[in-house]
Amino acid sequence: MSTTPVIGVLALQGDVREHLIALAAADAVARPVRRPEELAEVDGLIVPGGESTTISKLAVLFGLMEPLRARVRDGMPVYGSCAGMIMLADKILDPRSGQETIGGIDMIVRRNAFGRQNESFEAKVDVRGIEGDAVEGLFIRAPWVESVGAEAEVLAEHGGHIVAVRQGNALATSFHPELTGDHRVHALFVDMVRATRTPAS
Ligand SMILES: NC(=O)CC[C@H](N)C(=O)O
Repeated sequence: MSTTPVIGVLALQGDVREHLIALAAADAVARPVRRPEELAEVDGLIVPGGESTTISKLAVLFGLMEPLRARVRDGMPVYGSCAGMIMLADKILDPRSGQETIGGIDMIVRRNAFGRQNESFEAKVDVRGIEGDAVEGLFIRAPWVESVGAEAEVLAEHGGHIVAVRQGNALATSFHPELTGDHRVHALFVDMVRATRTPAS
């Protein structure tokens, strides 16, 4: 049995390539996922940053929204950064009309929450479960989490706002660890995939 998990990156829009590189650096086999057949073949999935309204529309158009929801419901490990965090929220506070999410984490997110004057910034973020130095968090028109349900665990806060959450096999961060060269969040996710993966036949 191979011990290297195969992890997909939802490749509809956003910074797909950076996540593929970070996953490879964290010892996973990484592949882009654009079709339901490709989704069926991965052990875990990353939903990248980008524009959540576009990712939502394209997921519906490509026939991926329902298969994504089904796999997340079945416990496939999934990690969303920034727009990906929005895609994993059960509820968006301020959705654009018609904007849908995959869901999976009982949380309410606010899009573009850190505000115009602070559209993009870096901050050190202590993430529960990641040893050593704080993670260098790169926030780009980032959401924050307004509130979480009882099942969701808050992993990090910045400026009094929740910026990283885990619920079961679903992980989400407001920031982009794929853009900083620090692969510890990806390593954490790869460990989650390793822990839940059923051996390939
Ligand atoms: N960097 C990002 O992913 C930005 C997210 C974007 N503001 C959205 O609403 O989807």
